[in-house]
Amino acid sequence: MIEVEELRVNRGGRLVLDIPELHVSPGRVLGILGSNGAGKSTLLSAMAGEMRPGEGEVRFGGRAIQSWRPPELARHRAVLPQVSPLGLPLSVTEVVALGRIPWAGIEDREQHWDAIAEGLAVASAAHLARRPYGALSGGEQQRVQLARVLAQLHGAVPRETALMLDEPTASLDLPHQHAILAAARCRAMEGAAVMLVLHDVGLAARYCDEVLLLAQGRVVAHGPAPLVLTEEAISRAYGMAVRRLHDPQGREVVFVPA
Ligand SMILES: Nc1ncnc2c1ncn2[C@@H]1O[C@H](COP(=O)(O)OP(=O)(O)OP(=O)(O)O)[C@@H](O)[C@H]1O
Repeated sequence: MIEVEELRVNRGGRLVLDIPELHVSPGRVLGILGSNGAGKSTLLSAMAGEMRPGEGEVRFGGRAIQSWRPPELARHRAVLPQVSPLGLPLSVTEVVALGRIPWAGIEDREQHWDAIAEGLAVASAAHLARRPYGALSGGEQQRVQLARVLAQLHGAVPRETALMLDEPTASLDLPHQHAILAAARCRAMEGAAVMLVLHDVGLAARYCDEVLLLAQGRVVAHGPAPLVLTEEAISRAYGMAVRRLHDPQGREVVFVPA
């Protein structure tokens, strides 16, 4: 679905990302983890085709991502940015409807409203539909942005889509963190390639099939989540000695300072 080769990104005259190779397959959830400034958002942006890297290539669905026409790309991959500033006095429904702009002229009225209703329901935001977006709390706004992103992919063939979420749980309470990540996993079960930038290592252990661990723009470890989320790799990536605690089944994992 998405392939990255020899990707290098320079920002402010500095190499901030150097990824020799990365593949994200349909139906898989990739967690991208690492310390502040490690290059996680830059990688997501490059994989989304939002920026042209200095060197290397990103292929989406077998084609160079830069060769996709923007509306066509937007019907296949949706991105939740880390911050979603909105300077317009829109209602929640209007914000979610922004996700349907790439479908203008293709969808009928029923599909349009189905997509919005489904996005709002999955993001637990249906009860907010008539509220002004600007009057919502940070976590409520985050869920509405998620609804917009989910609505954007409604109607696409799941195996041809990618869902890219940059810190989707950042302002969410505990139940909503799990609800949103479970929804992302559901999309993967339907066939989508899912990428999650996360800071919570425990959530990554629970919801991601694979983890890419970055430090200073370089790969510290990449592979199946249980193999990557080790004390040694986490300590190296974050520059802090940690100890791994887990439940008897080894499913729930938490890292604490050693
Ligand atoms: N426009 C820019 N000009 C110069 N440097 C930049 C620019 N944008 C990002 N950078 C630098 O690129 C590096 C990677 O940034 P990026 O936002 O990808 O990090 P991140 O891993 O997502 O961090 P965080 O966890 O804090 O969100 C950082 O060192 C950042 O300062």
